[in-house]
Amino acid sequence: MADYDLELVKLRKVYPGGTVAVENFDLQVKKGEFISFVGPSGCGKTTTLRMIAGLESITGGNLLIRGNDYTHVPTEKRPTATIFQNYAIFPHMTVRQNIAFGLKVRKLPTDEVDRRVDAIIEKLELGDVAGEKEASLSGGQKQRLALGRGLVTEPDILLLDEPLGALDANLRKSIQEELKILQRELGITFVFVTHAQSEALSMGDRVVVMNAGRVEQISPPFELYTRPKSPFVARFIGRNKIIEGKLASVDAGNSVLETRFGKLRGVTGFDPGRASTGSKAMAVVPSEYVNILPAGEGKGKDELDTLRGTVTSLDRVGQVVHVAVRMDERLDVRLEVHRDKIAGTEVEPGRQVDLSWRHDRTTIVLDAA
Ligand SMILES: Nc1ncnc2c1ncn2[C@@H]1O[C@H](COP(=O)(O)OP(=O)(O)OP(=O)(O)O)[C@@H](O)[C@H]1O
Repeated sequence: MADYDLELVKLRKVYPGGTVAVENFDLQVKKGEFISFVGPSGCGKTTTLRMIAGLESITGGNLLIRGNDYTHVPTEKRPTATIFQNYAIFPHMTVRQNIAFGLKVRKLPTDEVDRRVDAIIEKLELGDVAGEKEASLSGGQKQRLALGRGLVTEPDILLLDEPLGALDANLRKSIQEELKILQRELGITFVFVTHAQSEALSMGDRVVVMNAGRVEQISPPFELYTRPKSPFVARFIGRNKIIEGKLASVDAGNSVLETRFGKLRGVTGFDPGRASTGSKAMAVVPSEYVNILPAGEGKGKDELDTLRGTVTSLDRVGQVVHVAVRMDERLDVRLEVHRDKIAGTEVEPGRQVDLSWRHDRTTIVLDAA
């Protein structure tokens, strides 16, 4: 029994024109894992998914499914199914015929086709529309039909390329939940491509962040959100406050950064062997961990790092208050705080305030530049 459902080993893709779309992509996926790929447009997410599906040739490296090498195996011989953003539903066929299609192509016996199609229709609650065609289906039903077409072939791995991109925001949310529940029930490995970070984080057991053809970080969502390992991830994921500086001390657990606001401490987010005192780095603090207090009230606790600034604007929206604080001409910090937290205090426009956070919430990230 192979340890992993899917292994990518130094996967590489160069398109005929010379574009290097994917470089040095390593990933190991356990059976039943939900993996999200996220990154800006053109970073290579779709190309990677298409290489796994066998829809795009692999220029270098290896692709293993359950321990077997599939690097150069054609798509129809791979134990994968792909769901595309446009669903690729046949408009002239009914829901039932659409689901059965992939099995008929594989020339399965009729009773086997019927049995599998019935089971999928029941599982995805498509019984009421089994005789309908695409034109009369809702967005959610089309999505489920597309899933049904993939699942009926009983793939080891389901590949989903922005499958919720065409849905409006409310439907998207509810289908995200349905999809996640279904995936857990089925125990099938999902690889899910999206450019929406909230979707990647809410659905994935682990998230792969890609940038310019390379993997930036592979982590579970909370770790990705709170412990970015690169400047790109710090800026792309979450709502981080970033302060640049130079390393004043480095060790495996914690580092100290010398910044224009003084020394800031944090958890070392890089291999300490790769850096030394004086290297460029940044302190990254998720906004959610930053507290705002009237000037002077934030000081004096050893576990806290504190910076002084001036409130430039304050907007109350229901229970939430949006506060903008100018630290200096290069850094404006925007925070959301609960109204009760600052009620009756001197946190008002024009006033000085202290922003403080526990230094173990900070990650010190090496600046590659
Ligand atoms: N068929 C192709 N021929 C040549 N270059 C291509 C081809 N398909 C994609 N590319 C290029 O490869 C790079 C990666 O593209 P890819 O579509 O994989 O990115 P993506 O992250 O999925 O982007 P998006 O979110 O916009 O779909 C881009 O520079 C793109 O222009």
